[in-house]
Amino acid sequence: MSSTKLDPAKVTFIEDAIASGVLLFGTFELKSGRVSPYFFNAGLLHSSSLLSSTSSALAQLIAHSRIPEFDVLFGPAYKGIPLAAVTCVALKRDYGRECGFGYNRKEVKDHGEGGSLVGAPLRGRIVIIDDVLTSGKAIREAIDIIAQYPEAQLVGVAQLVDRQETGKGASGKSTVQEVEEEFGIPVEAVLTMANILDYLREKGGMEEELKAIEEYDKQYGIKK
Ligand SMILES: O=P(O)(O)OC[C@H]1O[C@H](OP(=O)(O)OP(=O)(O)O)[C@H](O)[C@@H]1O
Repeated sequence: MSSTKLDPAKVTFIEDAIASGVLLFGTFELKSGRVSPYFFNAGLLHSSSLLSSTSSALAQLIAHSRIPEFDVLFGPAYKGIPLAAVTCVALKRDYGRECGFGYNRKEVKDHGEGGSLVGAPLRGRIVIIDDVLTSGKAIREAIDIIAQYPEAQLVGVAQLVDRQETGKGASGKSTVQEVEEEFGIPVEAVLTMANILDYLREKGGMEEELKAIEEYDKQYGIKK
């Protein structure tokens, strides 16, 4: 077995995700029309232990990646909201780091406190947190919201999974690479397709799944 540089925390995260059906191997048709041999369903991160390991992994990512110091974690509705909340807690718990937590509503509220933003005001350095960037539509909407606040500056994006696939454009770049270049910010992920491949190679015993993902990567993967 060849040794990989895969972080033990990532191995734990992958194994928890497989055990809970969050990371699946098989045949899945994506929004892009591509037929993928694997699928990550963040909607299934709904137990105490999964939320706990997810928040630890995201906090570790933020603390040890290219994402700079920041003031507010912004979670776009809907799936970004719990991810931002639990990560805000984990940053304090694991790293003693204080930050604000905020999110948007998909529909503007016209009574009570009103408006479409909840939580920390969008002021200072902002990091967006979400499950995945696919076409980039959701992240661009979140970036547009932040741009409406003159005192807010987007400094990074954290996501759970980077599929490292080419986008629809002819550039051969992924959505992540396009967003990084266009906005001049780092977009980091807890897991990449390369990590999943490394894991399957190291673990062994899942040769069919490994072969299918290698083929998919050859066809749609970005240059790594
Ligand atoms: O890059 P994209 O093509 O926009 O796809 C990725 C987005 O799609 C999903 O959210 P969705 O907008 O479906 O809302 P949800 O969080 O309410 O599921 C997902 O949570 C990402 O935010």
